[in-house]
Amino acid sequence: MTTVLKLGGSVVTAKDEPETVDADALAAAADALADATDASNDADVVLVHGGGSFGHPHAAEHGVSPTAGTHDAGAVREIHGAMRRLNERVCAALGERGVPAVPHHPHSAGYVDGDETLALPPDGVGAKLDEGFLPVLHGDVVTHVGAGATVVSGDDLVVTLARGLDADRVGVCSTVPGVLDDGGDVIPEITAYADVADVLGGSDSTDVTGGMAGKVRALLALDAPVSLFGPDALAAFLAGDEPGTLVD
Ligand SMILES: Nc1ncnc2c1ncn2[C@@H]1O[C@H](COP(=O)(O)OP(=O)(O)OP(=O)(O)O)[C@@H](O)[C@H]1O
Ligand SMILES: C=C(C)CCOP(=O)(O)O
Repeated sequence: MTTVLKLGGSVVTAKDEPETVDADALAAAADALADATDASNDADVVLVHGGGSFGHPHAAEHGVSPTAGTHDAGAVREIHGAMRRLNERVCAALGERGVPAVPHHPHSAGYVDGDETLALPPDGVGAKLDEGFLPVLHGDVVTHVGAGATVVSGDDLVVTLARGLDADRVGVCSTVPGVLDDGGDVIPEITAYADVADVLGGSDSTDVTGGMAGKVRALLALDAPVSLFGPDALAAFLAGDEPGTLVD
C-alpha cells in the first residue's frame, strides 16, 4: 500500500512570518505520521511538503513562478536553499519521532521538459521506500527547458509521484477542512474545475503557485481520487478515511 501525502506549507509554517516554522503544527503532523507508520508496517508513505513562508516569499521576490522562469543562478540558490531549510526541519521533526525520513530534493532529481512536463523519475523515490526510508520531497525551483528555472508546486509533485509510483492513496493536507463553497461548507466532491471555479480563490498569503485554485487544477489532472482535508483530519486520512473534499 503506497500513500502519497502532501503537507501544505501553510500548515507547517507561519505563512506570514518569513522562514518561520509553525512548531506546534509540525509536531502534530509528525506525531500523526509517526503513529500511522508505526501501526502498519506494510504502509509506504511518500511525503511532500509545500513552501509556506520559506519558498514563496523568495520566489515572489525574484518573480519566479510555475510560468515565469529565471536564469539568475543566485535566485535559484536562494529559493532552493530556503526549501532545503524547511525540508531539514520537517525531516528532523519526523526523525525525532523515529520515522525514517530522508530528503529527496526535486531541484536535483528532476526538471521540466520542453513539453512543460515535470520529469521526476519515480525510481529513486521507490528505491528509498524499498530500503525502508520515508522520502520527503518539497515544492521547489527546478530547471525548465527553455525558461531557465521555474517553481514546481508540491501539488504537481503529488500528481507526478502518484502516477509514477502507482499510489493507492493520495492526500493533500492544507489549513482548510476541504474546498469550501460560498457558504463556507466543505464541498464533498469535485469532478470538474468549471463546477467550482467561482468559489476557488488564491491564498491568504504570498503564494506563487495559485492557492486553492492552483491546487484543484493540479489535482484534477490525476486520474486517481485525491482527498483534500485539514490538519485535524490527518490522522483519520492516514487510518484509511476519506475526509474533506474528494477531488476526482
Ligand atoms: N474555496 C476555497 N476553499 C478553501 N480554501 C480556499 C478557497 N479559496 C481560496 N482558498 C485559500 O486557499 C488556501 C490553501 O491554499 P494554499 O496554497 O495556501 O495551501 P497550502 O498548499 O497548504 O500551502 P503552500 O502553497 O504553502 O504549500 C486556504 O488557506 C484559503 O485561504
Ligand atoms: C515556492 C516554492 C519554491 C514551492 C511551492 O510549493 P507549494 O507550496 O506546494 O505550492
